[in-house]
Amino acid sequence: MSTTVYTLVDAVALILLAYLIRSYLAKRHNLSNLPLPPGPKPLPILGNLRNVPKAYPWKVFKVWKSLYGNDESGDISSIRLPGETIIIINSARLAREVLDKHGSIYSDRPPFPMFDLIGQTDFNLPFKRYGPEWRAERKIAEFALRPGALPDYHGVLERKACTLLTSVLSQPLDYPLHLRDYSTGIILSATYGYELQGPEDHYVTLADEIGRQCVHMADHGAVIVNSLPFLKWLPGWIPGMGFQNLVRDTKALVDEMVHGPFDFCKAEMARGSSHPSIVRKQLEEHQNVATLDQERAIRNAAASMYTGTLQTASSLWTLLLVLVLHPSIQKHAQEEVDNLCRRERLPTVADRPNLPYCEALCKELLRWAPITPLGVAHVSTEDSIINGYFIPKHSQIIHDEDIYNDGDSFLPERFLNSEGKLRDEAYSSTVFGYGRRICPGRYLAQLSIWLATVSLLSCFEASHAKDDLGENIPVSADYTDGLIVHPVPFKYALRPRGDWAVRLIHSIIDDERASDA
Ligand code: HEM
Repeated sequence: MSTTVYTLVDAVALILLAYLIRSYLAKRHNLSNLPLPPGPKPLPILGNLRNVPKAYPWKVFKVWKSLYGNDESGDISSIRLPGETIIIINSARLAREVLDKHGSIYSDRPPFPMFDLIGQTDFNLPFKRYGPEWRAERKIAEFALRPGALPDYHGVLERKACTLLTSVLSQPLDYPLHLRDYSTGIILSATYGYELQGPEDHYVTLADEIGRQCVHMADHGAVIVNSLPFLKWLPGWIPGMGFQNLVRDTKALVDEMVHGPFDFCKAEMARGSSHPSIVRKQLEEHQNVATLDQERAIRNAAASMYTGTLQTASSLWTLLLVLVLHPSIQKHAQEEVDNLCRRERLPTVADRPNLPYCEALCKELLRWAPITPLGVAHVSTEDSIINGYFIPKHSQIIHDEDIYNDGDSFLPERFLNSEGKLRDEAYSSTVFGYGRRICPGRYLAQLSIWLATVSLLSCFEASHAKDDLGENIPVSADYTDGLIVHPVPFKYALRPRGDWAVRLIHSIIDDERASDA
């Protein structure tokens, strides 16, 4: 009797399995009968290897949009490389439709073998594969950086904005370095309760050094590991594998980045002298029950925030470029700040709703010169269809868009209505990415950029540097290439707007000294 039942159950299970396999294959067959999105003609085996842009890929993708575009399908193109398909979505509307609404299948990341080598993919959220570890760490970052948590950081932001002004006053030509200190200083203080130990702080230069080492590694051939991942197992003494030594050094720096400030925070907590911070709050919440996994998740989420500082500094570098190139925009923004603060005080976070032109200027900064022009690729975890095209599982989906009329012009007004108020629209641009992977630091980033912008505008005047004949030195408005870009260094002048501005900045220094005493 029981044998009959088993046989029956086995038979039903087999039929069910056969049915599932058949419908999977049929689905796959039906889907893969659809064409891939249009794109340059691939060669056998090599695919579109020769079409992959070597520099500034987003410029090439714009050309493809016009080449392969007809109506709806102009929003999407593709290239095929050995073993992978890359889908380029050229419209913000379609990117939102796909990546925001179907996050369950478009939220993985591609492998980053070179980053594996130096331990970046172990901890750094933007490069982590979609899965439980990413989810746990993302939850911590999202919670710490949600809009409701921002007031916790207002004090830090306003202090760092004052430091930025005093630094620019004393060394205006080191503006890019001051931006780096401003953005990293905010994150280190908010995340770990760590205060920079003067200029050239160890943890600020550490982040810089890692960036430099990565470029160095790429120059020494480590990027080849992205195409031939097995090379990472070969020892450094084999000819051509010399980059392994650089890898070892960079990995040590990355380890320090992940553990150094975290251990600092824990040590301060143990001494009872820690400042309020994201890490302290998280550790306190898990006190007594923090497992090693939880502690690791907190450490990784915190280190991911630490690495998110470059972008903020880059936007503020664009600010200087824009102010030099567009004196009328600078004047308009300064008038708005002066009307509110009467040249008697510095703007504070509380002033944000009352400075709409400055807010629009900051939105335009992010739109006009996106810091991560192609974002970070999302990877599909299932076969799917977009706009009637087949998107194979494991495709890399990148996004490049231009949703604005006259997109090359710098026009803060595009974000304002006819009454000069901010237009009521969701965050206009897509600079912060999409769906489940959208940048969790976006609210803090926008507030940091806004506060630095209004503080600088209230006290300084930016203009062209002059040559020996008193003529303006031209500014090119070129950008570097890469995952995160910034303006190519240019000559500028940055002066206090008058004696009153110098007095205002000195009065902050005096206030700070008095509160320290
Ligand atoms: C102007 C400044 C910034 C820009 C333009 C920016 C942009 C981006 C973009 C495009 C992504 C990828 C989104 C996607 O895959 O769809 C991202 C991810 C991320 N950003 Fe930002 N970011 C900025 C500042 C920050 C700051 C200040 C922090 C931390 C405090 C931060 C933390 C992160 C993290 C942790 C991720 C990874 C998210 C994930 O993969 O789940 N970012 N950011």
